[in-house]
Amino acid sequence: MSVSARNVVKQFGAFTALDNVSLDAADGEFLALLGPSGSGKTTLLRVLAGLEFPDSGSIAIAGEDMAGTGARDRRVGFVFQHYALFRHMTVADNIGFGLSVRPRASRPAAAAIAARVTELLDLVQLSHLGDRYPSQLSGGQRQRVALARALAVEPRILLLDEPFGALDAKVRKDLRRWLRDVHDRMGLTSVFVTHDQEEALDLADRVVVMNRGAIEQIDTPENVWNRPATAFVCDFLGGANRIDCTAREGGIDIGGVVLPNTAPPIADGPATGFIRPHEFRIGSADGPGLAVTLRRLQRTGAAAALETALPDGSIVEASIGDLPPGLLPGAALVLVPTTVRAYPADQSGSRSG
Ligand SMILES: Nc1ncnc2c1ncn2[C@@H]1O[C@H](COP(=O)(O)OP(=O)(O)OP(=O)(O)O)[C@@H](O)[C@H]1O
Repeated sequence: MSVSARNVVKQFGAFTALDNVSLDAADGEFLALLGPSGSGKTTLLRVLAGLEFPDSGSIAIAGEDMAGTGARDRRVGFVFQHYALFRHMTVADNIGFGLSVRPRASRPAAAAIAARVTELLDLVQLSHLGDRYPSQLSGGQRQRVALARALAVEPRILLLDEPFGALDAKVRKDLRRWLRDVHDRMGLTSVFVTHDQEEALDLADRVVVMNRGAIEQIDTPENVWNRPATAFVCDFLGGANRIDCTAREGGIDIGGVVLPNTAPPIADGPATGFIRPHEFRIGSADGPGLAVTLRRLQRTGAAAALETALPDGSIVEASIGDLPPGLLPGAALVLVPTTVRAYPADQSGSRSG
């Protein structure tokens, strides 16, 4: 089922949490809402679910306007960061809960509920744990139960709010692959909130980058990464260094190195360049580039991680594959950028969150 938001505005008192937000998730699509804390991701998810109503604008599911339809009747499954499982119920009873509390007319027979629970336990790979209580499960297992419970009522849309936020990195990674697999196999339409860019880029068909209640870009993971539409997106993704530079005759001059701009073209003048750590090489001592002082060096990964400082003290992080041996903190280096995305200096905002 498709889901869409059209010009949605949501205010809490004088504060605008959603500022004219529009998006479409196509039937079967997996969207990730990505943005810093407070950017409006959860509010948008709650508006889609019918847990909040917009002040203006509209929500449609499968093309049908949802203005008069509350959360119960939207047939959306919701999974939160903190698994809201019932502690006094077994895993199986938790999963069957949504079906067993349906009005008598639409409630399946006990045997049908049990069969559905068995099917879902199997789907979330917890068949052997149906009789346990939530306190006897690991965090990852609990989130799988929460997902099974959300799926029990056969939702048309699955909404997930940082469902793996409280889990450690390895479990998180396994679970997100597994979630994507469940999404594909069941033909769901899913909207997933995260502030973790790696998670969003890894999981989603398209990523919705949010900032201060508005959408900065909706695009494929490849495009938000390689073709960020705004300075904010560029800054938020990829841990880029922000470096003052100058736009001149179609090129970008950074410390005497002139490169083509890989962001949309800008007018000549002062600019802010974004350069990711791996987009540097080491230049010759008296050649063009950024003259920096090495502050810290870590050689444990595939590439060496360098923390360096410009003469004004601002930090530049670089990741260099073939770093010469024998470098020590305090050494003078020249970093030569190999790629730059530059935006007009006055539009480059600051990193929030
Ligand atoms: N019920 C509410 N009353 C007042 N302000 C609210 C309410 N709910 C959210 N807000 C405010 O709206 C803004 C957006 O909140 P929201 O939870 O949507 O952000 P988020 O992007 O999901 O952040 P996080 O990643 O921290 O969960 C925040 O500034 C928050 O304080």
